[in-house]
Amino acid sequence: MVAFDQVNAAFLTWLHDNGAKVSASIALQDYSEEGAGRGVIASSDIKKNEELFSIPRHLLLSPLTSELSKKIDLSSMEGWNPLMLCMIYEYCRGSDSLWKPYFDILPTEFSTPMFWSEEELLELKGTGAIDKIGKQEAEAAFHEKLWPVISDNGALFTSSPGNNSEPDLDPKKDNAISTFIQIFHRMGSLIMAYAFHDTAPSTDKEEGGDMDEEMDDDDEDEEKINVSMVPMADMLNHKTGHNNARLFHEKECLRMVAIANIQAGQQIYNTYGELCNADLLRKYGFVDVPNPHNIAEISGELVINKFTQQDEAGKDEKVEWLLEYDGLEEYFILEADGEIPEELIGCAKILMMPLDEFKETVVKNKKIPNTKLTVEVQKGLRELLESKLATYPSTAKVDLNCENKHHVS
Ligand SMILES: C[S@@+](CC[C@H](N)C(=O)[O-])C[C@H]1O[C@@H](n2cnc3c(N)ncnc32)[C@H](O)[C@@H]1O
Repeated sequence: MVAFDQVNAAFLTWLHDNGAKVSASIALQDYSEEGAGRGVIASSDIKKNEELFSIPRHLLLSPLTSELSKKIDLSSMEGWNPLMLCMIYEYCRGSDSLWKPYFDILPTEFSTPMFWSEEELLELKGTGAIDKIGKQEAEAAFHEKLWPVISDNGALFTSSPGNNSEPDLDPKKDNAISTFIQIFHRMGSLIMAYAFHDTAPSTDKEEGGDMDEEMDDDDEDEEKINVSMVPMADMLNHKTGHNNARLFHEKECLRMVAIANIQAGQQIYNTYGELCNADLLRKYGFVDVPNPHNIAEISGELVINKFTQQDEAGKDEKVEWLLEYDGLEEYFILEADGEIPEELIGCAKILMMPLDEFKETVVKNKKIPNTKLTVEVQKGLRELLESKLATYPSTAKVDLNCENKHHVS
């Protein structure tokens, strides 16, 4: 607890000393008992539109502010790579880095599936999260794009004695690569769960304020948007439907403002976007229950297998046609309202159709059949959903009971 308070105090002093303004009506709070780490609480009543804090742009950690950009040309690097290198560089500098008190408040461990054991990952069977973890792809990118830069510029990524960083960081040492991969995973997890899309300073524009609503590697839009770490703004947790603060990206600073009256003692939440639990888990390592944005993903492959298992005739022809006419998705999405998507009905109808009829009607008319549910299609879709359900190792009811028991104990 002492360490927790000390780190908070050092971080808040650092913010203050570097020109940030933090309202006296908010405080950092320990929500670790709820499994949510740090968060921000209203320490007295806050009115809608009140400013909670403002962070001057020079405190954002990004390739625009890190000294590394002056030492290495990062301009040709893509996606998160420039920010990743800047974070690794600043981290290696320890107390020589402006951002040392900020690194001290950021977590070193994460609960995202990226760090789960094989056995734990079995719990995700059936969900869309399991195919999207991307650990191997991330490590391949590290070896191909980042490690060559780090090892070619070893002196920049070497900790000096007494600078209070992790000891002995030196890319030239034996086995250094495994240490740097760990640092890479830590920085990648921080970017994934903490970074913001910052709009260009000159636009003085309010950006939905969301912590990175679709913060995916391939999302970054040329120069206009910078992926940036925003100290303090990233201390706010998320709870679906309880968002009461919003980040405004202004020319000189980023300002967090209350978008509702907030009573003393209430938690202050930013929104990370309208995310289903699979995405919340994959990016942030937690789920929301209930979550109206939840979805079930039915893979196109499952649909094809289900509807062609009795009669394979024309399977390839139909699949080819469906692909050409956008009738087959990689995943069909079922939302929380339980409506069957029209695309899925159309696809099922075609796959169930006798080959002659398919050629006579669909191919001839170049049209997906109407999406009215017939009894036969309804039955087929029901069986499809049952086979999808069978891919989950447990039901939501069982999971929720486990969770409740866990809270009680
Ligand atoms: C932007 S940070 C928020 C600050 C963070 N709680 C901390 O201690 O540094 C995002 C991380 O906070 C945690 N988090 C946010 N909202 C949460 C919630 N409703 N339940 C559990 N964890 C949450 C998750 O670990 C997530 O990856």
